[in-house]
Amino acid sequence: MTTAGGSLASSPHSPTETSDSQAHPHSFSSSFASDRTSQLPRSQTLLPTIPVAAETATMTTSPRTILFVTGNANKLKEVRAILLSSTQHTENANPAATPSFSVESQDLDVPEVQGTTEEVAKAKCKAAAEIVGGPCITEDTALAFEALGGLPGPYIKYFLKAVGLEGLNNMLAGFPSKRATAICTFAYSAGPGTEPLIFEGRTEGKIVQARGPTHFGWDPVFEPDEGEGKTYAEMDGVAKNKISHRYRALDKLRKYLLE
Ligand SMILES: O=c1nc[nH]c2c1ncn2[C@H]1C[C@H](O)[C@@H](COP(=O)(O)OP(=O)(O)OP(=O)(O)O)O1
Ligand SMILES: [Mg+2]
Repeated sequence: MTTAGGSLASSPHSPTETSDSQAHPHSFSSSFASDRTSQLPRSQTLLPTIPVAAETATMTTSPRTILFVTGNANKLKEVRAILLSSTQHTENANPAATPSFSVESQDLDVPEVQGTTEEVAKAKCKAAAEIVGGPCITEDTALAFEALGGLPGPYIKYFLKAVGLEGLNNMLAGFPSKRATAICTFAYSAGPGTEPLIFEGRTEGKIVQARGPTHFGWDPVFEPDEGEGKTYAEMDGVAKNKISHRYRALDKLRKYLLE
């Protein structure tokens, strides 16, 4: 399965994608591009480099740069917030001694194959590493309905586009179970030709009628068990990032990169 181009400049008929791009105005400057990204075709949309915990960088070794290949501005925003808060709340009491990251991102139209969430994530990361010619991370988000044996799973983006938030509810109308699992899979490739490593995070919940702002994907219809009755969309960003599938996956990736 192939994405229909960069999500940040996607069709106005897609509320999900349109609101994603609203979260990230089209004001990206090529000055944000690294040496590596500036060598890539000009048609590729560049997202700004986001320094994480830059204030600690001067006291330690220079920050490690992670290239995050994604077309989704909301993912990038959450990754930045989670990494920043993990740095602030690290078990290490001395912030100056805390290793820091800088996250750089690039929107590439990477082929997304069919398969399990893990197969899809690995293939996407492999392809991205070939294109960028170096290390990178990618992220895949799946929403697995218990009643449907795990579907839509990694195909949630296409289901959401096709049937909308109400349609996701209607798909479960004939089933007693509304249970769903949000799954985030980060894949890290050390470079072209290397097998990507997988870091997965899961959050359990159920599918409900849409409640809350419609900024980000299926947030309004997913009520996590740990959300005190709120949907992801009704929770503030800090609360979501404490229990989210993305937080859990990124926590594993962060620990691996700091090893
Ligand atoms: O926390 C989330 N809360 C609500 N919705 C979410 C979340 N995270 C991803 N989503 C949506 C975006 C897309 O409709 C689908 C995942 O598809 P997925 O291919 O992983 O994302 P994408 O194509 O937008 O970005 P990328 O360029 O990183 O592949 O679920
Ligand atoms: Mg995608």
